[in-house]
Amino acid sequence: MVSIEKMASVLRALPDPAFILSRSGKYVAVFGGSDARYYHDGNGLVGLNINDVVNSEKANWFLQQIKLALASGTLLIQEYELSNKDVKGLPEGGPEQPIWFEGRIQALDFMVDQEDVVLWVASNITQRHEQEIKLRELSDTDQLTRLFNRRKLETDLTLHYETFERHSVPLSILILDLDNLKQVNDTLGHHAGDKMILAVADICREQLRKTDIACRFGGDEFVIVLPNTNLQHAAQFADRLRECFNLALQHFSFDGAEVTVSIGVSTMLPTDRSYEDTLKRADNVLYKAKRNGKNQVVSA
Ligand SMILES: Nc1nc2c(ncn2[C@@H]2O[C@H](COP(=O)(O)OP(=O)(O)OP(=O)(O)O)[C@@H](O)[C@H]2O)c(=O)[nH]1
Repeated sequence: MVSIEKMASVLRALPDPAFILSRSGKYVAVFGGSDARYYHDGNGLVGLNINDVVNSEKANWFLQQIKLALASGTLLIQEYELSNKDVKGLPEGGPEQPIWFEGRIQALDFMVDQEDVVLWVASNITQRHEQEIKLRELSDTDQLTRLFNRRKLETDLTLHYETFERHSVPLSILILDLDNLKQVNDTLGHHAGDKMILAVADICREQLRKTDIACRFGGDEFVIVLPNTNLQHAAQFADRLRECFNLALQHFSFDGAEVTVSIGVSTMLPTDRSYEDTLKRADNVLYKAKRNGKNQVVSA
C-alpha cells in the first residue's frame, strides 16, 4: 500500500500539473507539473483567484468551464490557448506564440471552505496542435502553386452554398484555363509550363481580396470564388484579371504558342440545387470561350 505521506510525493511527481479550483475560481491547491520542458512551478498560484492571473475574458471562460464540469459531474475536456496577452503581470514584448492546453476537468465530491471544487489537469499540447494545423494546411493546399486545392474548394463552396440558400448572399465563380499550354510543354519542356502555372498563381495572390478563394482545380485549370459579387461585377473583374495574366504570360509565349487565359463566369442562382450547378455553368461557358477562339471571358 502507498501511504498518505508517499501519496504527496506521487502527486508532486505527476508530469502534468493538476489544479484544484473552486467554483469562484480560487486556486485551492496545485500538484504535479514536474515536466520542466512544458511547465513552470505553479505553487505560487495557490491562494490566488483566476481573475488575478489572467485577463477577464479568459478568466470568465475558465469560470464557465468549472461551472459546466460541476453541473455535469462528468469529465469535461476542453482545448484552449494561453498567450502572453492573456496572462497578467508579464512584461510586454515576450514571445507571442500561444501555448495550447488540453484541460481535463472533473468535479470533486468534497467542498473546500464551503465551495464546490474541481480537479483541472492541464496538458501542454502545443506540438500536437501545430502538427494538426500543418497537416490541415497540407491537405488543403496544391503542392506546386500553394493555392488551395480542389478538396478545400469543394468544402468552402458547400458552406457558401448554404449561406446563399439561407441569406441570398450573392457569389460568383470564375473558371480559368490556360490557352495552348500543351504546345509550351511540348516545345520548351514541362518546367516552362510549370513556370506559367506559377505565374498565374502569383497573380491570384496579388489581385484577390482576402475573402476570395483561389484554387488550382487541376492541370492548367483554376477556380476563383468571389463572395458578395454579382455576375456583372465578376465578369468585369475577370476581364481585368485576364489582362494581368496575359501581361505576365506574354514573356513565355513564342511563335505558334501564344499563352493566354480563357475564363468562364457564373453566379449562384436560386434554382441551383448545389454549388456544382453554378460550377458547371462556369465550365460550360469556359468551353464556349475556348471554341470562340480563346483569350476571352464569357459569362453564363
Ligand atoms: N507544365 C505543366 N503542365 C501541366 C500541368 N498540369 C497539366 N499540364 C498540361 O496542361 C495541358 C492541359 O491540356 P489542354 O488544356 O488540353 O492544353 P492546352 O494546350 O492548354 O489547350 P487549350 O486549353 O485548348 O488551349 C496538358 O498538356 C497537360 O500536360 C503541370 O502541373 N505542369
